[in-house]
Amino acid sequence: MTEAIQKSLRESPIARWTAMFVVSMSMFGAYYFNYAGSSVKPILETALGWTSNDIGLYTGSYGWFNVFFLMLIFSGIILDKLGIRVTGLAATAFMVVGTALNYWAMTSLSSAAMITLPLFGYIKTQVIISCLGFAIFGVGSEATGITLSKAIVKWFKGKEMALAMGLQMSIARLGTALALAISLPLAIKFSYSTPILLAFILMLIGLIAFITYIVLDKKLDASEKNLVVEEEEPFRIKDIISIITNKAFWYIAILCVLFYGAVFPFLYYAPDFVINKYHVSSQFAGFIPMLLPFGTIFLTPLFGGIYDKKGKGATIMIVGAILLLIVHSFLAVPFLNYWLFAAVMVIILGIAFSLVPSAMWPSVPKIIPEKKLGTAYAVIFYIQNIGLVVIPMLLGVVLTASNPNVSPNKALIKSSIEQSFNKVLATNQITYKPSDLSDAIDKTTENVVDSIVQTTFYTPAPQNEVDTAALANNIVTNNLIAAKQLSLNNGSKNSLLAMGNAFSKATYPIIKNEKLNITYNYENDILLFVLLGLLSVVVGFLLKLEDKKKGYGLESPNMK
Ligand SMILES: C[C@H](NC(=O)[C@@H](N)CCCCN)C(=O)O
Repeated sequence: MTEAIQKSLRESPIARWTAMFVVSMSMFGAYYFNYAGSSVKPILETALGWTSNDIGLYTGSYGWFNVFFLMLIFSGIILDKLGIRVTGLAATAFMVVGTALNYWAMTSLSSAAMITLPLFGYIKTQVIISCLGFAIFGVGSEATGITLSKAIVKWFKGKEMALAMGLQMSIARLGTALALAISLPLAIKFSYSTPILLAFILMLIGLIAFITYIVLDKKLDASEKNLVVEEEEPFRIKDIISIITNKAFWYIAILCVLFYGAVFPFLYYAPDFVINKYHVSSQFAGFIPMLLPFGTIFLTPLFGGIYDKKGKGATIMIVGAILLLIVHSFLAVPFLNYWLFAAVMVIILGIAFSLVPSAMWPSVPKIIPEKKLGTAYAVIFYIQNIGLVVIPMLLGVVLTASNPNVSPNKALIKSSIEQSFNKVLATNQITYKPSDLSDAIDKTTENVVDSIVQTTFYTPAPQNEVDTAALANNIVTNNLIAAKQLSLNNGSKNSLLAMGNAFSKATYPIIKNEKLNITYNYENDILLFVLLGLLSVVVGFLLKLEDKKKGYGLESPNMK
């Protein structure tokens, strides 16, 4: 037998780095699509008449199947049972199908068609089908994420594992950066659907890249056929028990949800936060949070490389958590309100957001055996996904409760919408059921109020009653035009609601021009982030203690 046949393909740096690069391509597209939709929010509002509620529902639909139907957990079990190739192929195919469905819904379905569904009530067909597409994409995206982690462990164990995971995260975050940088310009220059079409093309590239990876993976297995490798028992369902009874595993899962919960939702609120607290103009508000993903592209592999060579995985996570705590604590100080300070804090947050992931994900294989890794990563992602649903909701509740005086004047808006409806119905001599009319007015009021709240994130100015009254007047005038354009000819509930939709759609440009100010005080939300940071530090120390007790080797280098 020749030397070449006896050597595992893992021993060839070219082979393993090629495998890492190829397999990461699918995550590039996934992270692009993850952020492309929310970046084109203003275009979806004006082109399709989606309300902020519609967009919120759409963004959140990413986790529907993963969280509520436990698809993420099933993906992890399938990964451990059927292996990287089958799971990765299915996962990348799910991303293609989900993105295609999303694109089709946005381009081929009428934005006026409505449907009544249990749980959702009366909703645009286009929105619900887009959500379905995005939820299918979400299943594929999270399953691809765990498959990639397991693939990297397979190729890089005992070698540059953290560097490889760091580079894989960098490639993924380049996708985020691409979405932040080009989605909106693309949508403005071509069409609202162009960024989604690009996402579809990237998904196809990801699928082809994964098929290429399968060839490499088969070659790796063939190269190890004649080697004496430690045979592991196959994965059994009861292995889940040994994962969830492992204390160190729970510390990592809890650190993950606390830490990511203090970063991703913060990024969502950051543009409005810097406008309100640091008096940054709305034009530039997006630039400060954008510093974060860009910084992580370079730093995550750098810290991963340090972990590989020097070890100190638990310490790296603790340092990252301490930086997170420091950043949020300084952001909470009321008198530190100069924009440059906010920019520096976001850069430091970027360092924290490179430190923790660079050590967290490569630490899991030190605690959990390889055959159970798919399930282990899936449970961690699952808990993280729940946190990413719950924490923003909590932040919204805290924000509303802390700012009781800044809500738009709902009563005034409702009465102007009532006037609009009545004028249109009387002018066109339309008969209707009073309860249908009142439902349609309530729903429209909700949509308009919500779009005011969301839109003012980007258009601050002094807020007062006069502004709201001016807005209300504009709503009446413009909505009459919008309603007439609909050529209403009956008073069915659906047509009343459709008229309401036209009303809320017509309000976006008005709200944008009115420059209403709803100045939010974010202090309590930032305190919530401080709490998450503090708990992250505590959990980091508990993990380090547990590692010392059980000897997992989190503080030892990964490279033998
Ligand atoms: C590696 C890690 N990935 C995750 O946390 C995934 N659950 C995907 C999250 C996607 C967020 N929009 C990471 O990105 O650090």
